[in-house]
Amino acid sequence: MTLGFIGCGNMASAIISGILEKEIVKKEEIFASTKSEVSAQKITDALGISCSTDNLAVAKKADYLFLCIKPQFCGDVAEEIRDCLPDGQVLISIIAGKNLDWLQEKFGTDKKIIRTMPNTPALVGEGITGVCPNQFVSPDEIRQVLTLLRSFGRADVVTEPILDVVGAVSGSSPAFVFLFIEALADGAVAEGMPRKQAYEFASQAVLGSAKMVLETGIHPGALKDMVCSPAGTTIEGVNVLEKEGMRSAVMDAVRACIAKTKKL
Ligand SMILES: NC(=O)C1=CN([C@@H]2O[C@H](COP(=O)(O)OP(=O)(O)OC[C@H]3O[C@@H](n4cnc5c(N)ncnc54)[C@H](OP(=O)(O)O)[C@@H]3O)[C@@H](O)[C@H]2O)C=CC1
Ligand SMILES: O=C(O)[C@@H]1CCC=N1
Repeated sequence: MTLGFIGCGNMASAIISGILEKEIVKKEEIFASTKSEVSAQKITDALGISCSTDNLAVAKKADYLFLCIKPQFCGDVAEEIRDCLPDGQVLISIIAGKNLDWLQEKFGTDKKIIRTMPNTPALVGEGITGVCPNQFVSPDEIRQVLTLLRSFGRADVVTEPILDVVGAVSGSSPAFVFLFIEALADGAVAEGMPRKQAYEFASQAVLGSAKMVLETGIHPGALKDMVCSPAGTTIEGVNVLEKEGMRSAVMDAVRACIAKTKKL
């Protein structure tokens, strides 16, 4: 099974690293392309895969071809490669906002296409990816792609409208979490904790809290209540966050991402 990546930046690199980590596919079976020679060399050096600026060469030899360019460049890439794509190849798009109708119009109305929405924690094998195949992708091919995606985290099939929601709630949300971790650490630093140690304590607290939600099945609100001792310290902090509108700010952030996705 050969994998091709058109575009190999933050997200594609995380995916490839996750796949290589689990040895699902050998380095020799992964081919990537970038816009610039400088980026191509960096990827070759960093990941040990073949990376060039030749989109056509990558597109021709990939059983599964990941489209990992930014939305605004996808039209040009489609023009460049659409006529040389091998029959039977499965296109896997990670591109936010470009729906199956748009992709089929650009790459071929009968092309096998799977829209996906991954996230950068794929880099450490803790990603989660939404998956939405078109009607031409076979059940076996869907299973194959799910196996691939699950080599670097979780993956689930969703409907196309929900894929835009996935783009926000798990695709973009790592940026929100990184902001939160930074702010937690800043609070600790303000009170005398060394910054490196503050990042470690804040990050592990977020990691552990997330694992509690995923592995206990207990509602996050109930887990929050388990921390808030009556007349204790935590509830004072929760009160500040509620007064400052943290929940509505986060909800609005998710919805702003989705609104922007629909305009891409
Ligand atoms: N970052 C994330 O967390 C997520 C991103 N995505 C989606 O992934 C896609 C890529 O995002 P991201 O990885 O962040 O972007 P980056 O800017 O990190 O990477 C973009 C890559 O595309 C390459 N590129 C640009 N133009 C061309 C071209 N014409 N032919 C070949 N390669 C080209 C760039 O090469 P060069 O470096 O030489 O310019 C670079 O390797 C986007 O569509 C985004 O919506 C989806 C989920 C999460
Ligand atoms: O910010 C973006 O457009 C991409 C899509 C989801 C995460 N990053």
